[in-house]
Amino acid sequence: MLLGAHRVIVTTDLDILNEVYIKQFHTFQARMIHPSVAIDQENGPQMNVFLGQGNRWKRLRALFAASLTVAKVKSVDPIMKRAHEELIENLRKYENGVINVKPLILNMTFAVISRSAMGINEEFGKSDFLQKVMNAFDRGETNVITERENESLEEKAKRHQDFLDFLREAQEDDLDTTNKADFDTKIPKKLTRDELIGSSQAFLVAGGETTAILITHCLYELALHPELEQIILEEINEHIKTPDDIDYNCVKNLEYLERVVKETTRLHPSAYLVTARRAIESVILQCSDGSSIQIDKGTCILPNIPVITTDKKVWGKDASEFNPDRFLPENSENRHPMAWLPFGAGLRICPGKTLAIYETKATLVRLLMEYKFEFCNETQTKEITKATLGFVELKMKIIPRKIV
Ligand code: HEM
Repeated sequence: MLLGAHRVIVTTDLDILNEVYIKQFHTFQARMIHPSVAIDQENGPQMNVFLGQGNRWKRLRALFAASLTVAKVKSVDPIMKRAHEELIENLRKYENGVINVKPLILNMTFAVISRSAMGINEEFGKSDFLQKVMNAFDRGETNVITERENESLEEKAKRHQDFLDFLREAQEDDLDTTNKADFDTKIPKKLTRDELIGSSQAFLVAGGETTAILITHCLYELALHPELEQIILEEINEHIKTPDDIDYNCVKNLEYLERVVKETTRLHPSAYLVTARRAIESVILQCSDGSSIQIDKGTCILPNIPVITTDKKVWGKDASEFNPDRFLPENSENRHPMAWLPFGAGLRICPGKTLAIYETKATLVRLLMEYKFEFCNETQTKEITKATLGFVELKMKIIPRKIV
């Protein structure tokens, strides 16, 4: 099929996908970029890890990933706690009533990502929040990066260190260039100022709405399956006594909740259009049935994720049912590695996966400790089709509970 200017092959063949994401990564390292983003993906000055390709991408990816290690994800805890408090404060006004949970959760994930990746201290839920955040990175002299550049060491030591600091530090650190052939020596090994802006914006654009959609879909599935919610409540009760205890280390222990989150991504894949990859040279791919297929340079391969994630041959006869235990290690070990791709796969897999799953789990813990979310007459299940798929709105009744 043709998608804009691109020739696209949409496939459910898991072996072809294994070739694209893993075995022939070099040929398929480039993304299918919307024609409106007409930029030079290797040499353009304004570039980010999502759009880049070739050596430029490798460098940006290494620096971006260095600011998202587990230790750095843990550092987001105080920012997330504050955003959770603000979310709960907003929900209190609607106790025992009906509320569209989607925009409130979006405000929360934007607050976390903009405060932690852009050093912005906007008030929770401002209607022009996103625009203001993007404007803060214009090339004027008063933007947040200039403020950081002019800050004294003493001032820096007094405030919380965030992802923007880590991205700036990644500029100062030497990259591991053990495999020198991987790096083009003509490209500077530190983030340029433009790239720093691009990387911070990538945090916001890639990490705000995606995580909000996942949290909303989890609330939806838990309202449909109160018996599973009960298992989660017991698990929370075992590991967490008060909201103050919610941090990376204790949330990591909530294994059932993690399976619920993974099962939610299976039945509600959201960002799958961005997984499409473009062949930078012609290549022959092996198919599952033993045949092969010629792919011409420029052709894109798009996995049909909604079909793959409900395929009975892959997931069993009950593929359409919500069953978190599919993700128990013993039930996952023989599954094809390309069967579950909510975060993509291979060297270009989503670098925010750990943060997204942690934030989703931590937010669910905070919300479920406080409230029961139920369907009501106003509940709608209409989804939108954009780059990401999520509810237009999700109206739910919120009932306070006296802890588990
Ligand atoms: C539930 C939340 C999220 C979902 C479902 C999601 C999904 C995805 C997917 C499907 C890709 C494409 C992967 C591929 O091509 O193989 C991707 C890439 C990316 N994601 Fe996420 N993502 C989420 C959250 C985040 C967060 C929180 C961040 C950052 C803080 C982030 C940053 C990125 C970046 C920078 C890329 C491009 C990576 C590259 O090209 O090397 N994402 N994401």
